[in-house]
Amino acid sequence: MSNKIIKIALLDMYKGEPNQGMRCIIDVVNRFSPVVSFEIFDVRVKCELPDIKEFDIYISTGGPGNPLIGDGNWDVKYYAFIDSLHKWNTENAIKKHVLFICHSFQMACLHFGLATVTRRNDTSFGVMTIHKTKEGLTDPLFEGLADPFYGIDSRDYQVVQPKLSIFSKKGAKIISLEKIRDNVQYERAIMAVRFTDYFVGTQFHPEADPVSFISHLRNKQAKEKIRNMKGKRKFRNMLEDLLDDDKIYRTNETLIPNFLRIAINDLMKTKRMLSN
Ligand SMILES: NC(=O)CC[C@H](N)C(=O)O
Repeated sequence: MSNKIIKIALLDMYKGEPNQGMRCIIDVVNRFSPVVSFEIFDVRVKCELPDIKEFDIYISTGGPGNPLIGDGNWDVKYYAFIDSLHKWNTENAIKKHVLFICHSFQMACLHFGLATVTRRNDTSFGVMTIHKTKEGLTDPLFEGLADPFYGIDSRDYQVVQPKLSIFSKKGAKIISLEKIRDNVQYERAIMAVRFTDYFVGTQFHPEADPVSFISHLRNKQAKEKIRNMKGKRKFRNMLEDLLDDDKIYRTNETLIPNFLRIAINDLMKTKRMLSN
């Protein structure tokens, strides 16, 4: 076991399926390697979860399938674990910081009773514009990102119909929304939530980098599916978006690094205070 000061647990929710998420998250986390170490927990296949006392920061990944359904084993343990992290933060000075991505974000919204999760009419996949809400404009998670900013989306489900009274009761905030869609019959889905000062989540993939996206499209079937869905012109525009410095590169360089920097600063400050 490494004795670096800050320990990160990566909660792998990919169910053993091939994905780009893990490599990208590890790549971002490694940028902080002088001060952090990490360990991976396979939640959905091996039902692994960390010892809460051992880790300071938790990144819970995206994953396949319906977020409303688990197997009655890993999902029950996962939710109980989220509850214990939440409880820990109400009782202890040194806080646990959690980032929920995509599948985990949907599960967290459900678990905290903040909104409904429904299946979309079609898959959302590609470079999307993400709009900050008023609360999002000042949220430190998005510092350094424009409004709108860009994110990689890859999902069949959506978080909608926020229960605003529960948001205000819990002090949670919607910090970003989907773009306004051409077809007004669709409501805008929630793209990020600040659950508490220490728990935050995004529907999109802030870890994604252009290489991961292109690797995904090397699979002929995946490429054809997306091209047919979007049409040739939109598909080409999306590939061009990938090359812009201020789109996916910017989000990759900004959002998770913000989350980690905020968490690390907070942890170092409290740990120092308590050791004095
Ligand atoms: N990339 C993801 O984590 C996808 C989340 C979820 N399985 C969905 O399809 O909406």
